[in-house]
Amino acid sequence: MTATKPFLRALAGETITPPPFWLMRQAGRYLPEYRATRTQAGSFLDLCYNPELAVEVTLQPLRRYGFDAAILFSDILVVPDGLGQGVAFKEGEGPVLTPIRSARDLDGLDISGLHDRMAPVYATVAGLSKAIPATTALIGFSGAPWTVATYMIEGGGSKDFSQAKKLMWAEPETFARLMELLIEATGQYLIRQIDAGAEAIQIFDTWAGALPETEFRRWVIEPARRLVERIHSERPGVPVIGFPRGAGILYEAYVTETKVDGVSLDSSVPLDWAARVLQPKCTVQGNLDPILLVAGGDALDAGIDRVLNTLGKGPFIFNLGHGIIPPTPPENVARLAQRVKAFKG
Ligand SMILES: Cc1c2[nH]c(c1CCC(=O)O)Cc1[nH]c(c(CCC(=O)O)c1C)Cc1[nH]c(c(CCC(=O)O)c1C)Cc1[nH]c(c(C)c1CCC(=O)O)C2
Repeated sequence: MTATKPFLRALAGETITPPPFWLMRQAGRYLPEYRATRTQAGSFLDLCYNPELAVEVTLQPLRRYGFDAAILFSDILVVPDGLGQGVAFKEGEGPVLTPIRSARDLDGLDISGLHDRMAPVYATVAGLSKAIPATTALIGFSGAPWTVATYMIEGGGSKDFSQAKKLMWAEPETFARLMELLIEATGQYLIRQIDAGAEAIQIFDTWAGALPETEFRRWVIEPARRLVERIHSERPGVPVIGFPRGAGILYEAYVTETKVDGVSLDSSVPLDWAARVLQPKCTVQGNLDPILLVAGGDALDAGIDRVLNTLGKGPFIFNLGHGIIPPTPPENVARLAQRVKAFKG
């Protein structure tokens, strides 16, 4: 079937003016209605596993800003939770996990309970596919194996990924076993999201830029290539967007070798280079600095225009270079929405 939703048409390679747009972390704490629903849900994970409330928070930013895509409300760390690693989100601290540091720790993880634990996530996708407007596309997502592995090994966020890298280099067999488990679990999880109604997939490799080239090729590009290949062969027609944040010039190899349909650019990627080198190979998405949405005013307008004018001449989806942060004034997001929709090419 030929895509009719602007977001899906852009991912199929069409140039659309004005471009479709959505924003990473479009649902979240910058919205008062999100904070209210979040309080009602209890913990953040309770919200992720409550289909009715997860559908509601997914829809909240669509009502305000008319985005062309809805992204499933969940988190990349539900996968380790579903594999049996304890995951908690502590207020003001972020995620806390029982670290995986050895082959024995890894023995405690198990894929067999994954889909039962993820059932509410699939129910959220199914609910959303009925609830979103007819021209809005539904994005399912996961973390990429490397990024999810960093949280699993470190036991939470990290500045230098020293534990994850130490395991990768000092215990390569254990690390490879963890990555294989994540590649398989992530593949199954994404296929289930598609079967529940997700029309496109985004794979978030937030910490891709922390790896040297050799390891980037092996643990960022290769797992993404396998996931894209699996989705394309098992569920043909469902496009995949990759987000190898911080990849620098390796963005080019990532695009060529993984065969992603779209690539999400972080804010450091030079726009002219992206237009010349990446855009002929696949649809590009991005890359406004999310802090411009906090700053607002003329700087915000100029930043939006630069992205539109440079990438808007080819297959393009407007987005940020990373997620919206909590101090963002909602009126600045409205200003962005208005400006993107007014773009005439
Ligand atoms: C690394 C990562 C995570 N989660 C995610 C990533 C990859 C993208 C990125 O780099 O931002 C992805 C993610 N997390 C969330 C979404 C929902 C969909 C959307 O984009 O609107 C998505 C796609 C909700 C969330 N995920 C989280 C929140 C805030 C939780 C709350 O309500 O208290 C939301 C709305 C929590 C989270 N989740 C994660 C961390 C480190 C934190 C704590 C930091 C923080 O609080 O912002 C892990």
